[in-house]
Amino acid sequence: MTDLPGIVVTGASGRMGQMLIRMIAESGTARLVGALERPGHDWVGRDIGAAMGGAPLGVTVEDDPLEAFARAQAVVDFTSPSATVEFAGLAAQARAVHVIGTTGLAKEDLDAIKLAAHHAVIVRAGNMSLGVNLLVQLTKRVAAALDEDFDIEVVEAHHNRKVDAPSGTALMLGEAAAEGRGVSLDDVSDRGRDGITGARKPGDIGFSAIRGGDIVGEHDVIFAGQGERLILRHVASDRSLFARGALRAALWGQDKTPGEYDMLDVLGLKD
Ligand SMILES: NC(=O)C1=CN([C@@H]2O[C@H](COP(=O)(O)OP(=O)(O)OC[C@H]3O[C@@H](n4cnc5c(N)ncnc54)[C@H](O)[C@@H]3O)[C@@H](O)[C@H]2O)C=CC1
Ligand SMILES: O=C(O)C1=N[C@H](C(=O)O)C[C@H](O)C1
Repeated sequence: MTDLPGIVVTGASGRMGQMLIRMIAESGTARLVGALERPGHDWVGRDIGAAMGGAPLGVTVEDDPLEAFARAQAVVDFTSPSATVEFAGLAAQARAVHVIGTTGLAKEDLDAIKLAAHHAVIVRAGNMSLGVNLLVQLTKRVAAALDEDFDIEVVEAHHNRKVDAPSGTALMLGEAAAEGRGVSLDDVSDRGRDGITGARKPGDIGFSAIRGGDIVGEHDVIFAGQGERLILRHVASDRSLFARGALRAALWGQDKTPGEYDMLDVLGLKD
């Protein structure tokens, strides 16, 4: 049992954090060796299982990442961009695999993560599910097959607590569509239409975001042509699929050389 990789979950009280803790505790493939929350959080100092309203798990919620990561073979991280950038440096120092699910990362954040990946394995994906990662590959292929007569729009819907838009998944899908067309997403991305926007530019990739209720995550990639529309869709109805992917990534990363990877690597779906 003690040979199993030890995992620290950051953002332990969050929607994804709690899902991950339950999954790891029941997995039989990994050990929960730490539960991290931000300093000042009222769960710090409590047993994580009891804090979640269940049986004690023998792991106390802590707020010092350096101490926690020192006993980890992997850090699974669904928090916020600023926390994730800090954790990338510290996990690399501890030579722990860092699985990053956090979205809303700015270019500077991505640069900092890339630097950390010189020293340790980092697996980062805006969506850890098998279905979405397959959809990424399908989107790339369809975008390569259809020319600019087909307008590409990415539409996403999430719960009312989500703080970033477009979602990490929508951006993955937009990147895949741009790659399929052989262009840079930065050059063709069209976000946040409002007012007299002018007609749509051929070749643009549009993004729209819906926020409401308890929607787990829904993504459509629409290819709209003259007289026909092709729609690729993924619907997540349960957060456990993201947690399952993250746990798989943490185990997959154990014998890899330092570098930045994504879920296509983990799932063996790279072209
Ligand atoms: N890649 C994927 O498959 C998925 C990614 N996400 C992303 O994961 C992130 C978290 O999502 P949720 O769990 O829904 O959010 P949440 O708001 O429920 O949880 C985030 C947690 O992180 C904690 N946190 C913030 N700063 C911290 C710090 N410095 N140290 C320790 N803990 C800290 C917060 O206190 C909170 O408990 C978001 O960016 C979301 O978009 C969510 C689901 C799937
Ligand atoms: O915040 C969420 O909930 C989710 N975030 C990820 C994203 O931004 O795409 C993945 C999933 O859709 C749920």
